[in-house]
Amino acid sequence: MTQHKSYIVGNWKMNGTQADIAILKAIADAAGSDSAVDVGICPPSTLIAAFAQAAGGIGIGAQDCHAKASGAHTGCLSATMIKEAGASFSIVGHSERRADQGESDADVAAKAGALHEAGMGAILCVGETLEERDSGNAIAIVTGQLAASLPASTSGDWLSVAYEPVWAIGTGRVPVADDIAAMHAALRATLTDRLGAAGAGVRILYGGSVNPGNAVEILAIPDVGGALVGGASLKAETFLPIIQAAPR
Ligand SMILES: O=C[C@H](O)COP(=O)(O)O
Repeated sequence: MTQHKSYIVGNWKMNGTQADIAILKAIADAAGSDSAVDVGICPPSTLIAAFAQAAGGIGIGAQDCHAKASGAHTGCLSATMIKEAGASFSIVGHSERRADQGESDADVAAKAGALHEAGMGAILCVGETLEERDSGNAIAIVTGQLAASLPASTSGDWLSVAYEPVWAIGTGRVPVADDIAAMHAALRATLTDRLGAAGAGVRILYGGSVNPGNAVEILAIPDVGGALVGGASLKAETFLPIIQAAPR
């Protein structure tokens, strides 16, 4: 496995207004020059441009993009549009979009491909529901989801994967370390199977109820290359300790 810097990314989901640029600035002041960790924040699209202006060393990303470059898709934004606004990457396939907007694995693959085409990074999310975990088939289900959500492109440097068990998101529940390690190992095998040597360089993040109290333990699990953080990324006082917990 190729070693990379840890990657800690905040997903603000549908939270944040112009007044919250002060939070980004506090995070950037404290962690923007931390050369040992890559830090990103994905604000709502309305804040991408303002956040990109104030980001310091923090990478600014979007939470989604459309697969097409332009056209009659009311309310949607293309990869080149979010790039022009200041995003250097985007989340795709978050379970909230898979559930709320009915996005399929094929939709996610097309969106990831559009980001790659636009010269941007992607954080591709996968994860099982509680029912799927309880069925005992979580690894087969999630690796299948990843295989079907990967675009045809074979280079890996633009891609990260986030393993987010749906039942761990916003619940305070986290899988035991052995289960996270087993899932990340299986996802790594899927990546190298599909991408060859490039698959070894893809960072696999964990997401789901990461907080200052559990970040050290989670980030020390084998092949956890970082974290995708929701609620705890909304305030500097909870996001900064997670950044500081990253192995270096
Ligand atoms: O994208 C982030 C995840 O959905 C995790 O959210 P959470 O940290 O609030 O559980």
